[in-house]
Amino acid sequence: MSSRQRRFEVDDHESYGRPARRTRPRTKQRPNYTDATTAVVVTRDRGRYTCRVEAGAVTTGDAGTAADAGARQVLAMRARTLGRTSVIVGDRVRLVGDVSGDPGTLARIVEVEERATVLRRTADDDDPIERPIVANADQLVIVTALADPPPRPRLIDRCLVAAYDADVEPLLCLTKADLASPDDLLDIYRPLGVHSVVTRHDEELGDLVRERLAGRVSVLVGHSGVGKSTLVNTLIPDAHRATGEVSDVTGRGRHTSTQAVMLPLPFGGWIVDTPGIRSFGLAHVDPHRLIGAFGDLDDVAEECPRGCTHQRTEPECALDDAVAEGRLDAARVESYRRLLDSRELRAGD
Ligand SMILES: Nc1nc2c(ncn2[C@@H]2O[C@H](COP(=O)(O)OP(=O)(O)OP(=O)(O)O)[C@@H](O)[C@H]2O)c(=O)[nH]1
Ligand SMILES: [Zn+2]
Repeated sequence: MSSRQRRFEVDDHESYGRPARRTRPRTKQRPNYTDATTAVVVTRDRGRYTCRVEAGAVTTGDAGTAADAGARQVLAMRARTLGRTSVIVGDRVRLVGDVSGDPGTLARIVEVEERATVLRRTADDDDPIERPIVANADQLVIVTALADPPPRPRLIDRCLVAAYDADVEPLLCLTKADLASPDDLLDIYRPLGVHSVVTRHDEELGDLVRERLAGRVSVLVGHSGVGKSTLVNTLIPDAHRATGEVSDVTGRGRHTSTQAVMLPLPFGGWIVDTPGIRSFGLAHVDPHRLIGAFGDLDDVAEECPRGCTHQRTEPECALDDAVAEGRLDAARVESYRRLLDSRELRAGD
């Protein structure tokens, strides 16, 4: 399948095969899609989707509207009527069939709600196709160790660009603060106004971490060994994410799974752990869209000549005038330009 076709497959929200209004009497052989239970896709594995039905999720049908009693996980497959619509972690879906979640049962996903946001996976040398990985995320948590492994600002920049491009708010999570000071890194990201939290495993998690995560869908991204699993286990004590398993000969680690998993937080909201995702392909990022994430720069850029990319090499970029006139902070413009440049680096840099 060409990448063009695949883009169509993942982006097409028009062809959901939304169920038509019922025009004939319903029979057992012809289930009606309005008789469905709402759920969230929390993980997928070879064509099987684990969906979480919340306590109080509404099931509508001929018998009226009923609220479910307790949260449960329901295994489901895609209904054939979904056609080419993709289903990814974070999708809000409607289920029919056996939605009891009992062992051995399999429900069907008949509808996928339009996605508010889509984060896409790295397009790298091994996998040139960008695939959507998480739907409806509000926040991208860029987990970076302050030491062991050392921080890689260029990688952070790439993640920031991916977040701004997807309209997902970034949060810098600096771990292992017992090993090194966060000050230098915080200085680098302060001009961009990126929110940050600092953690260390030998101290209680600060309230700020929970505050930033509560009630939102946060996707964790970070290289192996930065302390993601440690963080998830602290936030969700019964998550039991494998920690500290140093890579085997394949370099991938014994417990490394490539599937994103969405976990409910005990204080509300969700964490999406993405073990296989380390960075993002940025080839698709449009510089004119990126500046939209920085309102003050965007306002000034209206004075730029048509087609200005706002890079350092642009001779008449209004951002330079604004800095010279003291209307914009030079460090902020410089940081924004560094982000622009990071689009041209390889995904693994
Ligand atoms: N010194 C120090 N070590 C930490 C901290 N947090 C985690 N570690 C250690 O760092 C190692 C890696 O932590 P993990 O939580 O497994 O890291 P991960 O990002 O989940 O790594 P993968 O599972 O490979 O993706 C483990 O040995 C942890 O004990 C911290 O705050 N300080
Ligand atoms: Zn410009």
